[in-house]
Amino acid sequence: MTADPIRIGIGGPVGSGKTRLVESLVPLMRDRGIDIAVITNDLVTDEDAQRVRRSGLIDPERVIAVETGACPHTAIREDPSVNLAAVDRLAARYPGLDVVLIESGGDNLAATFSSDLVDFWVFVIDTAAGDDIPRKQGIGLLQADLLVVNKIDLAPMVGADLDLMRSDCAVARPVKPTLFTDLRNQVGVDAVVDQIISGAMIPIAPNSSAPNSSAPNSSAPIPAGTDAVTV
Ligand SMILES: Nc1nc2c(ncn2[C@@H]2O[C@H](COP(=O)(O)OP(=O)(O)OP(=O)(O)O)[C@@H](O)[C@H]2O)c(=O)[nH]1
Repeated sequence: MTADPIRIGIGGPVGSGKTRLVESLVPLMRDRGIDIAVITNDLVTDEDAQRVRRSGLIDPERVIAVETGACPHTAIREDPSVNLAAVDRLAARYPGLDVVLIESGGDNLAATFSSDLVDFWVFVIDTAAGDDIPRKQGIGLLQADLLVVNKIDLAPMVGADLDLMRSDCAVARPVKPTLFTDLRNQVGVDAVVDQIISGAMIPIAPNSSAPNSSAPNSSAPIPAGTDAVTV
């Protein structure tokens, strides 16, 4: 549909739910007629890419792994060239590609994406890491186009005060949106899709209910670590 795919970054601290968000977005965006591919960044493995490939949610060949080495944010901020090359490979391989989701390796609250790499980016934190995170106002939380506060199902178990998190997010991000999710049970994901589509201005085909070619081919073998590139 688009000439160049729109690039959506997904960053945030280790274990906050970035890969789970990718796994949630892929089928929902595809159901809206969006032709989609995924790039994952991991330190020294292609673990997240293999997980997304194995999920059965997307043609495994549409998932490229970038191994970033020591520092995850180098590959998404200082020198995103390897990720940009991966986007180019996907765009050449799939001429109708609309969107590439680029998942960062798990990092800290200061992680941000270069505007050379992404058109729109999402920062994912989770309630289990502490309800004071929004009050601490890390740069990723402040600057992301969309903040997702995940694992709201765990809030009662860890004593996290969701109302406090909501009000602290509103102070930290008076204009930019914040959404609360339980990705384990797919709570709040539709709102995230809506926000990404409108915020990143992703064009939607009028008749977009039918799955498109980014759907998995169940007969396709899962490539064993192919397409892994290293920064
Ligand atoms: N209870 C609960 N668990 C969740 C939720 N979202 C993700 N998880 C779990 O949290 C763990 C980490 O999720 P991931 O999606 O792997 O997190 P990540 O941010 O990609 O992690 P790294 O890639 O290691 O930085 C997994 O065991 C998920 O199943 C949620 O909303 N609720």
